[in-house]
This record gives sequence, C-alpha cells and structure tokens, in this order.
Amino acid sequence: MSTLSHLDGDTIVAIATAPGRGGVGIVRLSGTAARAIGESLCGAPLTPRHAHFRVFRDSSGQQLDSGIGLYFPGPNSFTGEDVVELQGHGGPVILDLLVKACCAAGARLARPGEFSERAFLNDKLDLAQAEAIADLINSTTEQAALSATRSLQGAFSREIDALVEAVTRLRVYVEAAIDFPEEEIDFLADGKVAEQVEALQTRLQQVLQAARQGSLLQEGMKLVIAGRPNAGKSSLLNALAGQDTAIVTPIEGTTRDVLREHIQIDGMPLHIVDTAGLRESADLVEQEGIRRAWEEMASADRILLVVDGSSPDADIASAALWPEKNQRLGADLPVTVVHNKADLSGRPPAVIQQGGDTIIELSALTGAGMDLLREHLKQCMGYSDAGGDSFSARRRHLAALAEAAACLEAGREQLQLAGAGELLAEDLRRCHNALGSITGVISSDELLGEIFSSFCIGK
Ligand SMILES: Nc1nc2c(c(=O)[nH]1)N(C=O)[C@@H](CNc1ccc(C(=O)N[C@@H](CCC(=O)O)C(=O)O)cc1)CN2
Ligand SMILES: Nc1nc2c(ncn2[C@@H]2O[C@H](COP(=O)(O)OP(=O)(O)OP(=O)(O)O)[C@@H](O)[C@H]2O)c(=O)[nH]1
Ligand SMILES: [Mg+2]
Repeated sequence: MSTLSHLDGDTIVAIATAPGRGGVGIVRLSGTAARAIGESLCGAPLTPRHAHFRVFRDSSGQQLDSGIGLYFPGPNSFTGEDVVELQGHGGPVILDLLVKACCAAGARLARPGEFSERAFLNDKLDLAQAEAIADLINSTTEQAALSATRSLQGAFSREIDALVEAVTRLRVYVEAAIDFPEEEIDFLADGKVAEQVEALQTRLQQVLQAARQGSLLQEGMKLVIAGRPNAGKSSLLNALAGQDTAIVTPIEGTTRDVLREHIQIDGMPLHIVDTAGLRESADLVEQEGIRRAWEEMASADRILLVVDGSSPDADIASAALWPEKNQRLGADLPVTVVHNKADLSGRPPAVIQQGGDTIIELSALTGAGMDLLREHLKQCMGYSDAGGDSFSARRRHLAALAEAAACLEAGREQLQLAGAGELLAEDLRRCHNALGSITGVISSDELLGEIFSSFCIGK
C-alpha cells in the first residue's frame, strides 16, 4: 500500500541544507512530536517563533553542537504541522549526529520531498507550487529561477484556477440544460454555449503558450550536432560552449563517443550533444558511436546538420544525409543545416531559407555567424528573453493542458455537429479533470509519489 497521500502520525527529520560543508547547517523536524524532540535536544522550552541560542545534547547529556533552536507551531509553518529547526554548524558529521539524536528521541528519517509533500497535503501549497520549489532549486539560469519563484508564489496556479472556474461555470450551465430537455434545444441553438467554449479555448491556448515558455526555461533545449566526419561538429560544440570541451583534429572519426555540454543562451538552458561523424565504418567502436548519434537525434528539439561548406559538394553532402535521416527518424524532424568553414568558402555569415530548409553559413573556427546561430536557436523554440512575467512549468503541465484543449475541441465539435449537450458535458468533465491534475485538486498516489520522490531529501 502506498503511504503517500495520507499523512501518518510520524514526526520526520532531515538535514535541510545542502550536503557538504557550510557556515550553518539546518536540521528540520515536522510532526506532532517535533516540539518535544526539539526541546529535549535544546534542554529547555522553545517559545514559538523565537530564536533561542542553545547547546544541543543527545539523551545521555552528551554535547553535540551549539546553535539556534526555532519552533513554528502548526498550522502556521512550512508544512502546516509543528516544525522545529536546529540551526547548527554546517558539517556533515555533526548534522548527522543531530539527526541521529532526533531519531533516538522519536523521529524518523524523512523521505525525499516529504516536507513539501506534507505542505501539499496540508493545503499550504498546491501541486504546481510544490513542483515549483523543486524547479527553483534545480534552476540553471537566473531567468529560470525567477520564473520558478513566480510559480511558487502562485502565478501559474492562478491561471489554472481561473480556467477551472470558467469550465465549472460552463459545466453547471450545460448540465442544468440537460436536466430540462424541453429547453435544451434552445439553449444549444442560441450559440451562447459555443461562444463560451471558444472563449475558453482561446484562453487555454494563451496559458499553454506561457507554460511552454515556462517549461523551456526549466528543461531547456536539446540540440544535437550531427553530420559527416570532419565537418566541424566538435569545433561547433566548442564555439558554442566557449571552451575546448571536445577534441578537434583534422583526422576523420575523431569523435567516437557522445559528448554533452550544458550552456545557456540569454537564459534559455541549452543541452548540446556532439556526436560521432556519420559514415560507413568497419570500426566497432565507431559503429557504436554512430548508432548512439542516431539515437540522440531521435530525441532532439533540434538537429544541427553540419556540413563542410568549403567542400565543393557541400550541398550534396547534406542532401545525401536526408534519405537516411528520413528513413531512420521520419521526415519531419527539426533540422537546421549548418554550412561550416565560411572562412574557407568565402561565403558571408547568413541565415538562408532554401526550399523549406534553413541553412546557416558560419565558421566555428573564427566565430563568424555564431550570433546568427544563437538567435536562430532561440527562435526555433519560440524563446523570448524579454518577458519578465513568465512562470515556470513542466512537461507534465503541458501534457495536461494539451489534454484539456483536446477535450474542449472534442466538445465543441459534438456541439456543432450533433448538437449533443450530453457529450459536451462529458468532454467538459474530462477537461476539468485534466486541469485539476495540474494543481493537484485531482491526483493519484502514483502521481504524487512520482513527483515528490524526485525531490531532494530534506525538501
Ligand atoms: N530557516 C528556513 N528558511 C527557509 C525555509 C525554511 O523552512 N526554514 N523555507 C522552506 O522551504 C523557505 C521559506 N519557505 C517558508 C514557507 C512558509 C513558512 C511558514 O512558516 N509559513 C507559515 C507562516 C507564514 C507567516 O508567518 O506569514 C504559514 O504559511 O502559515 C516558512 C518558510 C526558504 N527559507
Ligand atoms: N577553416 C576552418 N576549419 C575548421 C572549421 N571548423 C572546423 N575546422 C577544422 O576541421 C577539422 C575537423 O574539425 P572537427 O571539429 O574535429 O570535426 P568533426 O565534425 O567533429 O569531426 P569528427 O569528430 O571526426 O566527426 C579540424 O581540423 C578543424 O580545425 C572552420 O570553421 N573553419
Ligand atoms: Mg568531432
């Protein structure tokens, strides 16, 4: 049985600060016995919301550390339960000793994310806000962190709540009409319902657009660099990363393994993958590298197909890869062709549209045209670094919003084609559920387990 979505009576304890050494380290307790355990270590009563300087001792009276004891009575605490913090010196051994003493006094070790989970179960946060805590901690760019803070403050949840409210109103209206069949016909015919469904669709698309941006900020763009040996793929990785991560040589087949580098472009996290040059090879190691290259391409947000633009058959070289790509990965993968070595070809840096393809002329060696590439990558993902009001979101949220949008569209069609009020009502109910799964009004133990178990311990 899952223990997740139920609050047990346990008092939990964990180190709340990052592992390793630091000036100060915090041990946090939550639950009904938190106060008693905290007071036993502090050796004196803890006044609510007061900072007490104390010596922390175990049950045998052994001095462990000295520090600040804090007591937040529930429900006005982070978890909504009684919370005690022991703020000691930030060394891993001493903090572990404090945790052990708390366990000896009746606490148990917290599971990953259990503090946040309790905050969620006690209605201190909704699910999207709890996820924003983890996203804030894991943010890799300033923009990502600030957008996570906005979600934690409820910016995303308010958008969802507003959508839920509109769907609820519409459901009440539609279901009332179904209950009075004589009036149902008029009600469906007068176009007001269709109008409201469409207004809701527009609103939902706006939230989806903002959430896409928010999820991009958190998860970033995956860029796979692929192409023939010696085209300059590794040089391009190094140019983007601004450091010599990859080995570059004039020998074909230099890169055999998959190389990864994480950077950002104006706040958009970019996960770059450099791959082995694509060619027929008898070398087992190289074959495996090439197999992995195709595998990485399959999950790319964008593939940079790098071609040596200075070779006379540059276009043929890139064209030759198309049938193979289509065969392996399908026709509509997002590919941008890079004509590298512009310094040799003499062609000026440029972004060229040609028969549905985008071609970028650049030189990984001199850096000419790299700014065009960066702009292009942002554009591909619809990333705008201007927005100071974005909020963070996750793939999970995008999927739920897309599901809600699909339900609305199905409902609109039912109404239009069949004038079917009952089918519309059912689609609205499913739309409502999808939206509810974002803030966790509707959630399963499985989903909660999946979300909170990916948090760090002590969060
Ligand atoms: N020392 C310490 N710093 C911390 C945390 C913590 O748990 N301990 N946090 C942990 O994540 C974050 C702050 N988050 C918190 C959120 C709510 C409450 C809280 O006590 N809320 C009560 C009272 C609010 C009030 O007084 O206005 C409540 O919501 O009822 C505390 C911390 C970051 N800094
Ligand atoms: N002139 C010039 N030479 C370049 C440029 N980019 C790469 N090269 C050279 O081309 C050769 C191959 O570069 P790499 O970056 O190793 O090529 P690669 O595509 O990673 O090759 P493999 O790993 O073997 O598949 C090296 O000698 C680079 O210095 C460029 O923009 N201009
Ligand atoms: Mg290489």
